[in-house]
Amino acid sequence: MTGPHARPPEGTAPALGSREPPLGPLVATDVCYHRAGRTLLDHVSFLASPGQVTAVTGPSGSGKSSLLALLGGLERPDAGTVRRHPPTARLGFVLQAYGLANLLTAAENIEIALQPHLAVGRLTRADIRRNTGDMLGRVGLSRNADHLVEELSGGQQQRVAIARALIAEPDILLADEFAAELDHTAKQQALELILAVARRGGIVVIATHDPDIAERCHQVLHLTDGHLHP
Ligand SMILES: Nc1ncnc2c1ncn2[C@@H]1O[C@H](COP(=O)(O)OP(=O)(O)OP(=O)(O)O)[C@@H](O)[C@H]1O
Repeated sequence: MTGPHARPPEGTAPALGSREPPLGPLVATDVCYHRAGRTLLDHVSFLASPGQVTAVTGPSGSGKSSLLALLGGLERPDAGTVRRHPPTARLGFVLQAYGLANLLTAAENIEIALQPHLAVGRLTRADIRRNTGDMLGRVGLSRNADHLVEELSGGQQQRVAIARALIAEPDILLADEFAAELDHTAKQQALELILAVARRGGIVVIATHDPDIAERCHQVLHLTDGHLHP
């Protein structure tokens, strides 16, 4: 199968169109972030290059989720800068709390991520159904396509969240504890899919407590009380 609706072999160019202009590094410079009178991130600087997977590790409450939120533009730094090149780079999020719509099915939650492509005529409804079915298979949820999210286990919901982030072929994927509720097999399966984003030239930043995941990353950064250590 060829064309924009084909299942792209892992590590090949994205099917939803190539990046123009090409993806540059994700750069945080001297980022400071304060909430409720506390400093959550203190002069954090780092660079993630296309093709690279970065793990951000650190104890609970050290600021990992806050950093991902800033990298993805969900929050703004109080000082310092976060630069994505180009600013239009496609972002994908796997949020710690999943952020799924409980009263929609697994498939419908994933399809949402492709709606912008329907709006501009890049994909048809049939393409979206096919791509979603394919992605459900990749995360091991083929039999759960029509289940409401509220009927799924925590691990199944986590896989829906991963599928939703991946299906839109993000240039920059920010994944927060994406394997927290996954068993060993599902974790390995999800990790391979996430690493494939970088193999296709994307940037991946993962917040994780899991040493198995960190050891597969190109760069491991440690956060302690909002301070970043290489
Ligand atoms: N909006 C907010 N207002 C006040 N405090 C906040 C806010 N968001 C996060 N915090 C606090 O900032 C600190 C860092 O939180 P964050 O979620 O970034 O840590 P984390 O390293 O991701 O933790 P975990 O591993 O438990 O997910 C925590 O002490 C948290 O309570």
